Amino acid sequence: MIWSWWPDNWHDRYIGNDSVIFDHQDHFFELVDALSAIRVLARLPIEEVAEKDFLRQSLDALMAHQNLGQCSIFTAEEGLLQCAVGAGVDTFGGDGVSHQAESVESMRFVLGEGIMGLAYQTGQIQYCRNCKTDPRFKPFVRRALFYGDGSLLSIPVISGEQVLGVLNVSHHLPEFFETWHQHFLVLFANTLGRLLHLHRMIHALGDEVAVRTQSLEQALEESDALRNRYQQLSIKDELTGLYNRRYFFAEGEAMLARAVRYESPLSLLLIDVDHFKRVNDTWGHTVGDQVLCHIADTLLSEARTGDLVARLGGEEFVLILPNTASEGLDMMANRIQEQIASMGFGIVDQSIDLTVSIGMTELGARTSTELRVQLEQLYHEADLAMYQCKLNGRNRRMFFSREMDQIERMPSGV
Ligand SMILES: Nc1nc2c(ncn2[C@@H]2O[C@H](COP(=O)(O)OP(=O)(O)OP(=O)(O)O)[C@@H](O)[C@H]2O)c(=O)[nH]1
Repeated sequence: MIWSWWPDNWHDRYIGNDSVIFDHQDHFFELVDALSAIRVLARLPIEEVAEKDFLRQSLDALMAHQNLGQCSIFTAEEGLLQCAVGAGVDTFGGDGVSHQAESVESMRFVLGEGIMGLAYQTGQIQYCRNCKTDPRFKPFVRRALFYGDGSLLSIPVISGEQVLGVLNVSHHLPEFFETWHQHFLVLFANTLGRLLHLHRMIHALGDEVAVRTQSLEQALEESDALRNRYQQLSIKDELTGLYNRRYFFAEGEAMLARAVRYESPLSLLLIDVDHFKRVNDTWGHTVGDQVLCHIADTLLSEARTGDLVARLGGEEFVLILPNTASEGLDMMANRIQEQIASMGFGIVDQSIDLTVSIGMTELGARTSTELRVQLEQLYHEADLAMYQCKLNGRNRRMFFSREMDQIERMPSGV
């Protein structure tokens, strides 16, 4: 579509039949200035500034290239024409009184009211040749704008069929404005209307993008939190917060690989609570759960950084201690036993006696077999040792020995 600044009926619409087409020769320099104002207007960085600043800069461009005296732009908001920006209006009228900028900013006109309201309502330029005698002119109550017998041009700021506001240009002399002023100002107001519309579209789009970006970020945060939660759930035991069986075997393999590579010692403890069924049977499952958490906390408090503490299920816990050989392992197991036995578990005014059986084994000189097999082997050995503890009366700790491999396993509850 070919777009033009000028509507088809521009001449009748804006100028009327009583006008005299401007004289190019008389106004050559003013015209050059006028075109400069439009060029500056067209180059304003509309993406970067707020609407008010854009309008202010537009008015500055107009004032800088035209000797117009007083200008303002009113925009339509909630059924009123409201002053968005004004330049020079506070000195207008020559009454010697300097009015505050606030009074300009607070000016409002009902749509259709006065010259400006008419320009807005009809979408056509309005020329008030003498504000004192023109019956259409409505003096502003505080006289900051359009005072005396000056002249006023109100030009609708249009984008397509929509009137966005009104550009007002006034002068203290009556009959001041010539036809070429009107041509130029209509062109300026039309350019302004297009840019204002564009500005609003760009910024509305920017706001929409900001809102969408924010909700997208929020959704991402939520899904991250959810993923973390599921990740935690997949590696942690929900009751005690210790690592679970799956993590134990995965991380245990990595610890084993490091120990094999650096030829450093590594030990494993398997801890089983003695007669835990009785706790449940006597105090109920909720207390049983609390006891399991209490034991988990005790194990964590005894473990060093780098140790792996996990709950394999039921009342069975496991620890992998890197850089620890049999002597250190025994000291650790002893500490755990003493801690659990001495503390017991307090409930109301009673204490539940707790003991544990601990099976122990170490990596020793083994270095070659497949890691998973090796970890399962270590676990198997500790389990056999722990079983021996149970056979031997519980509340004890034992190292794995080759002979244990020969003993046939009895059903639990021995
Ligand atoms: N409260 C609670 N009890 C559990 C949980 N997991 C397993 N148990 C119970 O733990 C008990 C384990 O009993 P057993 O395997 O017979 O072992 P025990 O009573 O500790 O006897 P020994 O190991 O031979 O000393 C069972 O009663 C299970 O129901 C749990 O998450 N919470």
